[in-house]
Amino acid sequence: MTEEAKHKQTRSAGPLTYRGDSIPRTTTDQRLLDRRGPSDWVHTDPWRVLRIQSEVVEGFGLLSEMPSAVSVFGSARIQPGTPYYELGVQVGRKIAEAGYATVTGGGPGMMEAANKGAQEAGGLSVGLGIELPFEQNLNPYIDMGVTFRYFFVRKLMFVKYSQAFVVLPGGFGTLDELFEAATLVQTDKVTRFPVVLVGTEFWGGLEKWARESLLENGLIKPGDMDLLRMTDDPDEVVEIIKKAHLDIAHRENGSGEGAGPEQ
Ligand SMILES: C/C(=C\CNc1ncnc2c1ncn2[C@@H]1O[C@H](COP(=O)(O)O)[C@@H](O)[C@H]1O)CO
Repeated sequence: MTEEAKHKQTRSAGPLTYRGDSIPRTTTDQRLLDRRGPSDWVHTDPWRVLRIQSEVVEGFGLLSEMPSAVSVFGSARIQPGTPYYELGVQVGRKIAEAGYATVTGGGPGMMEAANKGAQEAGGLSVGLGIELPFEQNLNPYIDMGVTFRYFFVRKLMFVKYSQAFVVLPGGFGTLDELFEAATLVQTDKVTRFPVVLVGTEFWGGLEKWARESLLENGLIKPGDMDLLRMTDDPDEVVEIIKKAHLDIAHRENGSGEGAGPEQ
């Protein structure tokens, strides 16, 4: 082939057009079907992006038809039979009786307690599990469970598919979830979202520290403290959520219409 003819040759590959010497020797289909090379590419970032995307798509698909829901966070380590575990059961029960689905991280401890209360009260009990380096199954009180690979995708699901956060006593994981929720509300990223801390003795120290250190140093503004409500009473947890949803509905459409769970 003459140099001139070679330069006139063209190949389209999806949105790309190749000409002359740039034309690859093989087509995309040939590279897909013909060759079996090393598999390191499944551990590369472009591949991970696809996996993340599929996890988001799957999560949206599975959860988008869930009824109004409340996410409940709390320690993975608190044992059945303890007062905090019983408090978690009561909270799950009241959320279910109020007509909301109860969504937890699907693990043991306070997550299990809330799922147990919700299931025993006949509510929808949901677990958004997370793949961890050690073996772990979803707790046995879950009616609908999804296990995620990525913490941040799972967090998105909690926020997108629940209408309130309830935070029971817990450690780092729980604090992370609490402060993520507080930041989203503080920055108006979510606008219809009560956050309720359960356990005044447990959370009282944090509230005092926030007032004395954060507020007094001007690191948060006075109204920010009102974003977090605190109680010991499972009935009040639900009252706070229902009232917040009613207030939001009034703000948005001038009536209480659309507030609370679909019955
Ligand atoms: C440590 C143990 C199990 C861990 N299993 C978990 N399963 C599901 N979700 C979890 C788990 N651990 C943490 N989370 C999430 O963070 C919150 C609890 O964290 P904390 O540090 O225990 O407070 C919880 O709300 C979950 O969303 C032992 O069996």
